[in-house]
Amino acid sequence: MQNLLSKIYNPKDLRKLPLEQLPIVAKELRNFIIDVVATKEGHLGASLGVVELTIALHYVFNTPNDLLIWDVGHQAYGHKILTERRDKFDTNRQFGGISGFPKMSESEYDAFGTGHSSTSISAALGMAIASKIKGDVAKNHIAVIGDASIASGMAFEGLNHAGVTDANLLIVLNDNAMGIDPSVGALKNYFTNVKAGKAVSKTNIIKALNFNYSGPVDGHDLNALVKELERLKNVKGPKFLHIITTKGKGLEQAEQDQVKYHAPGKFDKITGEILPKKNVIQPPKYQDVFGDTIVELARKNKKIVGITPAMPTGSSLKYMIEEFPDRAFDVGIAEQHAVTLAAGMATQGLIPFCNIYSTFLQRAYDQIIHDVALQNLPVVFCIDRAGLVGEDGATHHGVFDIAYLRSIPNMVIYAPMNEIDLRNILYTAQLGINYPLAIRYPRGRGVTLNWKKEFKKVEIGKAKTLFEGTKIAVLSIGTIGNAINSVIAELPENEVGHFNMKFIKPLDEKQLHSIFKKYKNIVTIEDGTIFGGFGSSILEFSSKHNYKNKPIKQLGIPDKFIEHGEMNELLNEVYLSKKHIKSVLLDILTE
Ligand SMILES: Cc1ncc(C[n+]2csc(CCOP(=O)(O)OP(=O)(O)O)c2C)c(N)n1
Ligand SMILES: CC(=O)[C@@H](O)[C@H](O)COP(=O)(O)O
Ligand SMILES: [Mg+2]
Repeated sequence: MQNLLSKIYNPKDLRKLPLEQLPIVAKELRNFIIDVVATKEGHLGASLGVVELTIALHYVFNTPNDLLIWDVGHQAYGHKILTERRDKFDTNRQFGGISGFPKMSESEYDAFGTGHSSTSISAALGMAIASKIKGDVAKNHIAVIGDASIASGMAFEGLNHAGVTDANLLIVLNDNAMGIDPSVGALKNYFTNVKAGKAVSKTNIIKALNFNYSGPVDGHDLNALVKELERLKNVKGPKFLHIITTKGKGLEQAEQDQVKYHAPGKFDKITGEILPKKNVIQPPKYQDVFGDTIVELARKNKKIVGITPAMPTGSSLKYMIEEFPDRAFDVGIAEQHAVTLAAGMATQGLIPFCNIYSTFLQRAYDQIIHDVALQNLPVVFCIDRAGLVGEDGATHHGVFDIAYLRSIPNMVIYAPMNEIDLRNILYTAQLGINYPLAIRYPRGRGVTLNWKKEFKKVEIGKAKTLFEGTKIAVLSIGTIGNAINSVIAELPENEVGHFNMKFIKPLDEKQLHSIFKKYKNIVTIEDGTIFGGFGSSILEFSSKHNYKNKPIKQLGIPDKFIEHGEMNELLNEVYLSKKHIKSVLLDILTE
């Protein structure tokens, strides 16, 4: 065992090694990633697939002076380990530890922060143009982008611009024919044909866009990669290198089951087997309540269609795709398209359930306003991963959706408190609505074992009194209401009332008037941003109706980006833990 990796603090050390030793570094780097991710969890398959590319890029280019951008960034573990973070890598994604994604504030080697896909080409082009303006003509600018991410509109906007510049830009397409799930779409078919060498020389899309195209190159062949990158380093203008890799390379199970090993959780580093979870019956994941219920409803209602932008497994829309392949669509990483596609379907009388993670829906904001809400189209937005999401951190927390949706006219916004609420609102949506409806629910599991009850229609805009009290009215929305219930159970009896407002918009004004007339103190609690969120809507209500001397205390996500960590650590950090909620309520009771 040579143990070369331990001698590499940063790429300067790597560059001192002879080319023949790089495969040894690759082996050690791969083992290092497997060792740590096996116990600390995280994104595995993507990083294993780019081990050789990572080494070759840092070997050939003069990072950090040359600027290297990792699209999405979930494949950058090898990059982090080779760039001064090997000793910290066991803190990856943990509270207070390094981020699971590249982050400018973390390292000078992270030229641009990523997490959401398809930004790398625009960012690298921006840097390349800046270098030209500054007269730094020798600087290289490299974007590494996956085959699923390059199919996104934003990546194409970057290609379209780059092709008419003389920017010193290298785009490396890491083609493994996979996103999280298998890649989809005509572009995927095109790349498959390129790889098979089928009649593409005359019609190469990338060449047609004015790039100096090379490839496909075996992305696990270090000699070939280094040779080609050395050549491209001396080619001026926009360049495009197409490499072929295997997601999960080097761990048999990860190569075989690439979807599961995208982010497998804990696994045995020797056998590669995913460690079994405790054998206890648990409530379902909210994503599965959605996935299961939409299939149940679609069996009876032929107007239902489902849409996911590249998250069929994560959203559980895959159940509908499996049973109704003609009515459920994975459209690739294309949130904007997904929303306007849903709008188009809605104009023709279909009932589209457009399932997008809260954080990724941010990308389709104009489509929500301009294509859906302005035309008052009945699109059902199923907004998964709403609220804090844990270890993915600041790029992925779904904490803005309440604030960014609440200001849009026509929009109805609902947050189920449990699985049964989620089922019932999905049922209600397909009975027929004449407005856009947003349903937001969190990552992870619910609270109910016996959740497949008979459907009940939800009354739009109606809150639910969970229990009355005498001194404080707690107004909550969504699943955080369950934690609040258990906190109130520990407080003096009958003093704190709890109202599950259910609808962020429209508010149940009748219920609010009766609450404001009865209670002296109001506390709002939500898992979204305090600024512009649900609590703000209660303040607006209070101000509009001139309720005086009613202190309203708002609990929610403060005005800062929340980093990564376990959910309980993050809830503590934002003062939304049960302990903190209890102390806020006790303080008011003892005032
Ligand atoms: C805008 C956006 N939508 C969805 C995602 C979720 N997501 C993360 S990785 C990924 C697949 C990326 O595939 P590819 O670019 O081919 O990289 P690979 O994992 O194959 O290396 C998806 C859909 C995201 N990060 N950003
Ligand atoms: C990198 C990325 O964006 C996804 O892999 C994301 O981490 C998935 O999140 P979930 O684990 O919540 O599905
Ligand atoms: Mg891919």
